[in-house]
Amino acid sequence: MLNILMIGNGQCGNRILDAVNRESFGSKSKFAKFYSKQKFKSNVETIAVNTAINDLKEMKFTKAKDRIHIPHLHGVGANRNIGKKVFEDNKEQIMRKVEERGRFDVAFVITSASGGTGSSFSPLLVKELKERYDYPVYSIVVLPFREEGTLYLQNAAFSLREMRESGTDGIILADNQFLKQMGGDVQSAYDGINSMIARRILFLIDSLDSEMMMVTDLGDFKTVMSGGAGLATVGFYGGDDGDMSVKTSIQKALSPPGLLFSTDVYEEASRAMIIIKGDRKYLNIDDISHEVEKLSSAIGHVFKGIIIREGEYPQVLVVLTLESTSELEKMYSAAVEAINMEREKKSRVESQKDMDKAFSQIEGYEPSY
Ligand SMILES: Nc1nc2c(ncn2[C@@H]2O[C@H](COP(=O)(O)OP(=O)(O)OP(=O)(O)O)[C@@H](O)[C@H]2O)c(=O)[nH]1
Repeated sequence: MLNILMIGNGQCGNRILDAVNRESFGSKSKFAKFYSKQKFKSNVETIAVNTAINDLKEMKFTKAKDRIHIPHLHGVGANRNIGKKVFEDNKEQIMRKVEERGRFDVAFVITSASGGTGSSFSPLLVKELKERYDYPVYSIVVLPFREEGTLYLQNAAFSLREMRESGTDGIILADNQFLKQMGGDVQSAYDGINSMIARRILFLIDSLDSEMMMVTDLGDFKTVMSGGAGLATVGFYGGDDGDMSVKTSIQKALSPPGLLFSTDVYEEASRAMIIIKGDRKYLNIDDISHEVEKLSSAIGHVFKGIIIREGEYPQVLVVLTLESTSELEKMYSAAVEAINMEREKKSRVESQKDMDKAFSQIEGYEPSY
């Protein structure tokens, strides 16, 4: 049995963690957390951290003891310099909570790249975890909608770089911009994206701790995640409304609607792990081998795991590390433009000392009516 730690930082991290708990308690009822047992075979401990109390209160499926409030007004307002300072001032409190939970085999830290709290806490937290413990720590980082503005874009660029330098064992990217194809209003888009991410995490955890027909385990996952440029994404397809064909399911898990981040897997991936679950009668070995070979001949090594689940349609999860990513290059160019725009604005504001001159003209005067 694996001991797994999952920490969600900031509003986005909290909400995804809550979606993980909702899926894992297997009930849409908010009371499920009080009386049901998690669906996990593994021992999964969840911790939500936030500076904004309202974001923590909003969580419906995460126990109160799993929520840590670090008081700082109502969040840090997308200011990462403040966020980093608040983390340093409260680091020991957070690390004590982690220590109390015992020993782990693996940890996941979930955050958005672009807000203030999560994006500044997470790289520092990963660094602390890596210094104090010897288990692998993976980060799940959500990129912003590109139209959310200059501050979020520059935050995303810097926090992702800091995350790579934090000592994390790999970064799994999910991109709001790419996933917005789900449509609907913002709240339902968030809910949809969060559920997509949560389901993939749960499937991964479940399979790392399963007895498979063909085995992939935590060791294989580590090897996959250590490949490429330290960045990865995850694809998934299948389930009740999926397809009976395992071939189609693998292809769909590898195609844009199945992925959390925009990439051409045959061009940009570096290593992969494919986990296939379902009833024996759907899992045609020739079809599986054909699809896996197609991928491995394009990218190199592909680990393969098969889990037999009676009566279930095929479900396919793919973890892919990326060698390069044209989408991130585009995001970084946009971030540079955003930084320049903010700089120009700042220097314009400074040159608006003229405004002071204008005000000084009425010095000593009172309105006269
Ligand atoms: N996928 C997804 N993205 C979200 C969600 N909530 C916020 N975001 C994204 O997260 C980014 C903002 O980060 P937050 O997590 O809200 O910020 P925070 O870490 O709480 O930091 P502050 O509020 O600035 O203290 C934006 O790019 C949002 O689009 C969510 O529930 N799901």
